[in-house]
Amino acid sequence: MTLEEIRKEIDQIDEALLPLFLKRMECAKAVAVIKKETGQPVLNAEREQAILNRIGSRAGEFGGEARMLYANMMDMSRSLQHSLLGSGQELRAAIRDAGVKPEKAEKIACLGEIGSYSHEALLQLYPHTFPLFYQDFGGIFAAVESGEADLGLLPVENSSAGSVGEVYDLILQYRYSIIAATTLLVRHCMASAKKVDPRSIRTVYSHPQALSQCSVYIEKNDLHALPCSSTAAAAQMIAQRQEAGIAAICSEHAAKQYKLHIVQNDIQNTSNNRTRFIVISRRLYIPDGAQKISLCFSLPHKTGSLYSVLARFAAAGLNLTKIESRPIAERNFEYDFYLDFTGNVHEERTLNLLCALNDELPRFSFLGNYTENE
Ligand SMILES: O=C(O)C(=O)C[C@]1(C(=O)O)C=C[C@@H](O)C=C1
Repeated sequence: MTLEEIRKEIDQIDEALLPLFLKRMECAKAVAVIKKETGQPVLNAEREQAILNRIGSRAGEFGGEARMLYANMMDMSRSLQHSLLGSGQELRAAIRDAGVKPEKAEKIACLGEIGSYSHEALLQLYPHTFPLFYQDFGGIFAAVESGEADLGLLPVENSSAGSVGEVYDLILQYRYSIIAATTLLVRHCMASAKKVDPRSIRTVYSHPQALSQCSVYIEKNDLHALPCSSTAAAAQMIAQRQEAGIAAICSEHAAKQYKLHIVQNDIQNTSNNRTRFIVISRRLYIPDGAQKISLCFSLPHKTGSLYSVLARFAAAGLNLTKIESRPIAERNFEYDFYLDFTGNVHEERTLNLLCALNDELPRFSFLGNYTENE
């Protein structure tokens, strides 16, 4: 057979498959009516397993592929049934009743001290707010929990260092709502107490993350690098000591705050050094024009279970922007998944998908739908 002839045959097969697929979806619709009348859940895992086993064993060398195809079809029929049955009433109500923004956002918890990058991100989002500073991420969540802070701001990811695992663990533990996000361009400078030639600096102090983000400059200039609890703490210490030959690696903002002189600007290894921050709240708020959705869930230890969830996003035309997996401490190699994707929950298809996943997946939480300053 020539290529054209084979393709012609493929077209004929596809034509023949389509009405059968549509007929199968109609059956799924009909089942939904019965499930509604009899109060049965959408998912019938036993029935699905029986179908997959039968198909898999009959498909010979393509057993795996056939199982995948049928598993996909059953995902689609479940999605259809969930939207017909209006699954996830509680989640629908929570989304419907969410406010647009907090009535009170006066005290916001963040990491470090005045002049820290978190402080800078906070000012970017809430210029007229009162920052409450904490020395660790757990303290920020605890402050939001106790009501000491109205909201909390946390770094979640850096373009060169990657995700902040500890923050994701806390997000999964507390499951507070995410109500905003922003990205800060992180530019480090070398700042000293007096205006000096950069070549006179022999020792630099900073947070280990900042030191590693400036490793090329440090090595090239043969500098002695010493760690500090934060970039702002380094700036404060340099201002207090007023010594020659030492400098802080910090933000321009921190240098100004502690009245230091910038001896060298932009010393980070990459010009595109960005950190992403989120804002957490105990209550759910969904601002107008929200374009980012976050959620988390865990998955049974089963072949293809993550694939099957991701296929549902693809079928709904949704674009995933982040996926993170974190081990569940009390279980052996079982994972919680955290997902970000572009979308708005007031879009019917998106809401239907969230409600379907809410019904089907263990430990599912919708975390929020918010705007993101890039
Ligand atoms: O048999 C059912 O209960 C159906 O809803 C149909 C179907 C399928 O597509 O085959 C869909 C969802 C269930 O989890 C099991 C099977």
